[in-house]
Amino acid sequence: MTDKLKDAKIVFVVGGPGSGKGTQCEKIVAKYGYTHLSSGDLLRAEVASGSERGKQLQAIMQKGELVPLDTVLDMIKEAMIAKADVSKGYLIDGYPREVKQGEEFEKKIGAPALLLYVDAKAETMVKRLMKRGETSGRADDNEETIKKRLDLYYKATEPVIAYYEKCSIVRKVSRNTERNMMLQSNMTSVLSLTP
Ligand SMILES: Nc1nc2c(ncn2[C@@H]2O[C@H](COP(=O)(O)OP(=O)(O)OP(=O)(O)O)[C@@H](O)[C@H]2O)c(=O)[nH]1
Ligand SMILES: O=c1ccn([C@@H]2O[C@H](COP(=O)(O)OP(=O)(O)O)[C@@H](O)[C@H]2O)c(=O)[nH]1
Ligand SMILES: [Mg+2]
Repeated sequence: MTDKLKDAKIVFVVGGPGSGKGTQCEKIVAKYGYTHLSSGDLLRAEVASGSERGKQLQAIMQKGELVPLDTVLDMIKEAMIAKADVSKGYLIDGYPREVKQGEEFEKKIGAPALLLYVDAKAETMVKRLMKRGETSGRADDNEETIKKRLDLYYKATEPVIAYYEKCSIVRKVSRNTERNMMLQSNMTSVLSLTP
């Protein structure tokens, strides 16, 4: 446990590729001033830096596989500490990807107060990612890698939701329709809930 992060309010944001995790996080930041940390964005920043480690990460991400657990956890922890003095709480977007990642996070940083589950149908996710791929420049927004990311999501990440349901901290936001009402009401109850 890190002292600086001892009382940090942590919200895990979990959902399939393209479910809208990043989009929902932006809304929460605008409304509640939480610090948004996307594990995928942190990894992409490392790739963009051109470092040796970045090159290794790029190869893994291009295939839609998971990078080593310690790498991403260290990056998240570092980014959290950098914001510790100004942060009201953290949205950890795209993490944990598997139950083991959640366990390690709890050991090294702390327990989440909530898990926000961004739910969307596979068909919706694929459609959105293919569209995003037209302009995103992301090496993994292509048909083949999207399929792998989806498979891995259902196999490794969905069990994370069941795992945290046991301690009743899961709140679901459905992104299968264009209605925003669900988001608003869910979000208010989610973020006003004390740990
Ligand atoms: N129509 C529609 N599109 C959305 C919605 N939410 C997100 N999108 C779009 O779907 C795409 C994926 O959204 P992101 O917020 O990037 O999804 P993500 O879950 O962060 O995806 P990854 O970064 O791949 O993990 C983007 O192009 C968004 O603009 C929504 O509620 N409705
Ligand atoms: O904790 C993480 C987060 C991301 N990734 C890698 O980064 C990619 C993109 O992740 P992001 O969350 O940006 O997108 P998603 O796959 O959810 O669409 C994934 O496919 C993985 O290769 C990873 O290995 N561990
Ligand atoms: Mg994202």
